[in-house]
Amino acid sequence: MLRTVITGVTGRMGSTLMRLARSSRDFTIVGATARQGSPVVGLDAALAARMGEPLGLAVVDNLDRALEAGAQVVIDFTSAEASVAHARQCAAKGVAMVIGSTGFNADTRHQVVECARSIPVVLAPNTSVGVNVVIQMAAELARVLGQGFDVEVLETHHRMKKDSPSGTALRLAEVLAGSLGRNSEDLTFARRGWIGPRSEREIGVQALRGGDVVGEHTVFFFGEGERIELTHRATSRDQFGKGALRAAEWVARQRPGLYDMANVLGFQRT
Ligand SMILES: NC(=O)C1=CN([C@@H]2O[C@H](COP(=O)(O)OP(=O)(O)OC[C@H]3O[C@@H](n4cnc5c(N)ncnc54)[C@H](OP(=O)(O)O)[C@@H]3O)[C@@H](O)[C@H]2O)C=CC1
Ligand SMILES: O=C(O)C1=N[C@H](C(=O)O)C[C@H](O)C1
Repeated sequence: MLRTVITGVTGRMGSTLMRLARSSRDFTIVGATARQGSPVVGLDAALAARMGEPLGLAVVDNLDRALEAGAQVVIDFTSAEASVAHARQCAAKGVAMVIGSTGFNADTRHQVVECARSIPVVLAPNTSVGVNVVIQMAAELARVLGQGFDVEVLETHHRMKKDSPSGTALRLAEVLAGSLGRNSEDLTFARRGWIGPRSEREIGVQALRGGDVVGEHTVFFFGEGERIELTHRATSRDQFGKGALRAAEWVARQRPGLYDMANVLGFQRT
């Protein structure tokens, strides 16, 4: 059984992970955290995560304390800033990590890369197996279709999502740019006003927000007289959670380094 700490257990993903890990024979939850000052600190972790039967484990507000019970892996879906702080704590204690948080910038990502010198870290904006298959397919489609198609990425998420565009949309755009020989300067995040004709190199990335949408991503390849749409729709957070548990089992056996879901799933880079 993998000795696991889950951070941010009151969150949409934290509570999903608590439920899935608890019901798996392969995991034992040895620590659960919430933000400093959260009213659930000190409460039973099952209660904090809105589950039934108590776990007999109190929520703590400091990851160092949660790691005291000999954790092998931390699964962290909180925020980029919190994940960086958690990664430093894990690096100091030699504990592997799965980070599902999004909203990283160059600096916060670099700090995770530094921590991954001493511990294995899976950093994945989307842990669903289905989305990662779509990312692979999008890269391959772009490579095969070549330059004659206008490529756009559209994502839709619930009204509570804080970062935009989604980490998955950014990953899709990066992968598409890689396949098409383009770079970050070719990504277009908004259009407004007298913008003139679309340039051939652009990769558009647009975001919608509303209601309780779990997460939807479409890559459009607009051609002359035809178009291809590649869509993934998540209707439950369980697929993110199951993918994260799979990543946790995998990362606990790895050497220090920075990995993503393509590594976990054994995909060849296209
Ligand atoms: N990789 C993937 O497949 C997926 C990634 N995500 C990403 O995961 C992250 C979380 O998403 P979601 O669960 O919807 O968001 P929520 O806001 O529901 O959950 C985040 C949780 O983290 C807690 N938190 C924040 N800072 C800390 C801290 N320093 N220590 C402990 N807990 C902390 C929050 O507490 P409080 O409420 O008190 O602030 C909250 O409980 C986002 O970045 C999201 O984009 C989401 C779904 C799938
Ligand atoms: O915040 C969310 O909810 C999600 N975030 C991830 C992202 O930013 O890509 C993944 C998923 O689509 C849900």
